[in-house]
Amino acid sequence: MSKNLSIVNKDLKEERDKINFNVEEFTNWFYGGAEKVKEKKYIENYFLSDKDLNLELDTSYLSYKDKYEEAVRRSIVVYKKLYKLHNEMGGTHEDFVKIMENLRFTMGAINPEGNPFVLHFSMFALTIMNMTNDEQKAEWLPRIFNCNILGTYAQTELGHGTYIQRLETTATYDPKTKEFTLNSPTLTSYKWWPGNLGHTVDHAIVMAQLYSQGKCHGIQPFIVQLRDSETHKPLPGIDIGDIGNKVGFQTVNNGFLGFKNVKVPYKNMLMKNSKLLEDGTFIKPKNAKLNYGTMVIIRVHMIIDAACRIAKATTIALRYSLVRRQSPINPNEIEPKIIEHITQQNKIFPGIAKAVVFKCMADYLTKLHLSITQEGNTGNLARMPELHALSCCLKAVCTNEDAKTVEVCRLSCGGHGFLRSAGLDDVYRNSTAAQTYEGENTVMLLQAARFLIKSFNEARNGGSLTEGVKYLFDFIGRNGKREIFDNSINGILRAIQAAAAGRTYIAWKHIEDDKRHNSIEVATNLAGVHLTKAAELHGYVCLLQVGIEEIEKIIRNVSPALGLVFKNILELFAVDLILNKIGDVIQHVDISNEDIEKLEKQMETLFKFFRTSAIGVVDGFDFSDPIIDSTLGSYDGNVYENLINAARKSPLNQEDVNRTFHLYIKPFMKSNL
Ligand SMILES: CCCCCCCCCCCCCCCCCCCC(=O)SCCNC(=O)CCNC(=O)[C@H](O)C(C)(C)COP(=O)(O)OP(=O)(O)OC[C@H]1O[C@@H](n2cnc3c(N)ncnc32)[C@H](O)[C@@H]1OP(=O)(O)O
Ligand SMILES: Cc1cc2nc3c(=O)[nH]c(=O)nc-3n(C[C@H](O)[C@H](O)[C@H](O)COP(=O)(O)OP(=O)(O)OC[C@H]3O[C@@H](n4cnc5c(N)ncnc54)[C@H](O)[C@@H]3O)c2cc1C
Repeated sequence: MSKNLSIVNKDLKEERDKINFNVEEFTNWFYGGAEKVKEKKYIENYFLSDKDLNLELDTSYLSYKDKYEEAVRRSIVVYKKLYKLHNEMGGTHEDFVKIMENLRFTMGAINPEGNPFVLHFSMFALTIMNMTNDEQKAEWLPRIFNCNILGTYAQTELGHGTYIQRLETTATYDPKTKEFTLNSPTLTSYKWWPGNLGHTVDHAIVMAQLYSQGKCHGIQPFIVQLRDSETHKPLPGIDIGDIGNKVGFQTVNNGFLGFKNVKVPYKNMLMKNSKLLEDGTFIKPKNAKLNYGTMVIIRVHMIIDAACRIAKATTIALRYSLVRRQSPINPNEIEPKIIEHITQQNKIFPGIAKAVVFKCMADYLTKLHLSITQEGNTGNLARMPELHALSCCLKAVCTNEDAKTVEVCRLSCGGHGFLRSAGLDDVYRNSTAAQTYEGENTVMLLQAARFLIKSFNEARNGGSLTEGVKYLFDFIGRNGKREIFDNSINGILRAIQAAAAGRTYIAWKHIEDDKRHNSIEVATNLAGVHLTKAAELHGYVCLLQVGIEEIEKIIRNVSPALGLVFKNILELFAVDLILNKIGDVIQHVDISNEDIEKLEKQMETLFKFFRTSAIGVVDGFDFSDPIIDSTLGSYDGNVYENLINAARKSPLNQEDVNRTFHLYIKPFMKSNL
């Protein structure tokens, strides 16, 4: 790919010349301030400029095994540098987190098919940080931070990923030896999926059913050593390996794991929440779901990941659409940039708006998570269900939108979008993986719906509601009357709220009706489709509500020119949303055909305004060329040169005649059949 930034494609240059706001100001907002942007650029360059990484090698052409080995090699180059940089920066925990957060995105360019150590630096470390008592922290954290041990989070089994209460791995405590014995009693109890487990790590947090004093006390986390520290051979009783080729994540080294009478010392059960006394007495935690805490943290983190994948995909799609010319709109005119086709704008512009609104949501949710965690640390767990419902809901809505948007971006690049060098396939594979991991999205929506139905019952009984679901009161207050539509941002919000509340009511009524003949559980299952729709609509309510609040604040703090761009983005998001959800809206809102036509016209006007800002916004996402890693989306826009250069690197093009010609093709052609 061309790296010469000075020779920018003239069509792209022309677009940039027309930008009427300060792109840097947008970048500063996106990354949380000028200082953070500086830091990001420094860290990115610090790692990506390292020749030892050998980023020239296109790993997509390697075999499965070679890809894994190269990913391990590159990761070690990175982690060695990480510790060097960490020392240079001062060596505090905050410095470490700062580097890790920036590395998350840089790592995508280094190991495009996934990081074979990601679980060590995320779920493994976070679980030990958050679920251990003080002695355990002192014992394990230094070893984890120094990478003397490497770990993963082993929860999912062959038979169960969603319904974790039914995990089958057992940990049976013997007070005489002060040990647990871990067993995988069935094939379906084998751990299956944990990232980095196959051949990379030597430790794991293992979620297992705790048996003590003859009773089962539910799933609890244990730190278990899996491989010998010197030889890396599996320890006695451990059956471990890689689960094989997947749709994506090829270098994450997802693994399987079985236990046969594996002994684990007493001190290795994580004891911050549940406790087991040495005599085997079990002490329940304040809330049994505290052991699910790491999943909640990661779901919160996944919102910014979704925003960034959309930002990357739309950057590629838009830059390409500004240099690709095809199909005259007026027969006698020159072929326009394909972005001039309004359908192309419809494919890309709403995606850009989603990246911005998801970023607002990620910031909001991160703050909420922090404040609810702080409350939790003082023993107040009252808001845990709210955080759980919200993080499940948004994890599902944002990753579903993410996968859809990335695919639309690929389609918007026509044939070239199907090339690996376009850079959209790994983004898509990561998006679609995120729809499943950390809680399958339908299941996540159903969790959020439980909260909605509870809140609906609370509202009907005149109880109190958390801020985010107060709109249910408005629905109940209307007493069956429809919300009257008004075409303003807040009018759109009220319409989506009415649709969400209306769908919640339909689901609630469905359950109430079915309850007469069925158990509540069966009735809830039968209402499942309505419940997921209600939760999805609730997710959009949250996104729009937070989008409005955050963007109003942003507009007060940025230059008027950038403020107008944010206003445009918010309206784009809102109008696109209501038009896409019009079926749900019509059911519960008094909205006329004229109103809908007005919204459609409004969308066209919004496109017109956004047409000049769009390139500034995607440039403002500030993905450098090595991070964007796309023939279609590089900053210089020299798409055709990039494409031919990438094609020439195909292993098949390294010789004029492939040996299969002499081996098979020629004899076949000469055989006269
Ligand atoms: C060194 C430090 C550096 C820091 C840097 C940080 C960087 C972060 C990087 C992030 C990068 C991310 C990359 C990571 C890659 C990850 C790879 C993927 C990993 C995985 O997939 S791990 C496995 C994930 N598995 C799941 O998500 C399983 C899904 N299932 C569930 O969560 C539960 O089973 C489910 C569905 C919630 C049901 O649980 P169950 O116990 O059966 O519950 P019930 O149905 O009986 O009851 C529901 C009831 O419980 C409440 N509830 C449930 N969960 C919670 C919770 N977490 N908190 C609070 N309350 C909860 C729920 O509200 C219901 O309440 P009711 O009142 O309605 O009864
Ligand atoms: C790329 C990737 C990485 C992963 N990394 C890890 C890891 O590091 N550690 C780890 O422990 N796990 C990991 N997992 C496992 C992951 O968390 C689970 O696959 C996920 O939680 C879904 O569970 P499942 O596979 O059991 O799906 P299932 O629950 O079997 O889902 C199958 C279908 O059943 C439906 N379904 C299931 N239950 C319900 C319900 N209650 N109501 C309605 N429908 C339902 C689902 O909606 C879905 O359509 C990873 C998975 C992937 C794909």
